[in-house]
Amino acid sequence: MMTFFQKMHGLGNDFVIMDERTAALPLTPARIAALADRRRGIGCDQFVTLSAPTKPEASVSVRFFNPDGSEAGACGNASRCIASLIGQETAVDTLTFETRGGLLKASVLSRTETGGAVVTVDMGRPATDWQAVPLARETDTLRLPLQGEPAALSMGNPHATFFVEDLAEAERGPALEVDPLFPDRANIGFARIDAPDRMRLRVWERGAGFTLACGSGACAAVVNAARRGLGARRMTVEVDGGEMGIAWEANDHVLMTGPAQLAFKGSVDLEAYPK
Ligand SMILES: N[C@H](CCC[C@H](N)C(=O)O)C(=O)O
Repeated sequence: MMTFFQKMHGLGNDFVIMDERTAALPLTPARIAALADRRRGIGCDQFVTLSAPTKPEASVSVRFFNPDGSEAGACGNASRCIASLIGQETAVDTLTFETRGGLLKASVLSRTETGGAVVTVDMGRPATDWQAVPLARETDTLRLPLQGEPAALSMGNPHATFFVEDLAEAERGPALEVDPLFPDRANIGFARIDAPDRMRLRVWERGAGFTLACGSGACAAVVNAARRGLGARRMTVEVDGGEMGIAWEANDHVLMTGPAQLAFKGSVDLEAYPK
């Protein structure tokens, strides 16, 4: 039996989206990893499922899975894509959806005729306490005891941000992702501050590796820069795939604005993939 999917991306951070709102799909971590494989499957940075909301204010519940099958509590670029997709379905431009990291509110600011949109997502509040990140032991999350003294926080998923002059330092990402200080592993951001309102960012993502963009990573980097007095609370973040606008509001919520794009739709026989 064929299963419909939509392939979307936010600044080149790409997603396969499947809909379980009417019926659960036979998905397992192994099958998700096989579907996310760029040679043997459809290929994506994150695999996203939609299901019926459990909270009355939400229009949909969303889960995010990395190509290694692990689950993420947040995915900023995918959240913009989901807002665009559900907004198109329901002809509304503001909506709330449930994620493991909490309820997110989104607004579709504009749409193109070719499946594109510009979306703002309220990514909620950052959690800067060491247990929330989480870290393995009590630690000042403003300066972790690692070479380069990164700052760390959770946006619903764990992030460590290194402030660097040379982005070549991102080669440290793979080893840092699995550092024992991060019991759930971590997304590792490398940020170069180019102006008080502008940074260049590369992210080695937990369970996914380098991506062209990381929305929650951009949120984490702007909040961490402001916490360290290195940047303003409102910054343009330039990533490999383009630019996002991030604002850490006075109410502690982080707003992320950027594009969402439909790449293609398709269908796949899930039984052809290992369970
Ligand atoms: N690409 C996503 C981040 C995925 C995070 C995932 N790698 C994790 O395990 O937390 C974003 O735009 O926020």
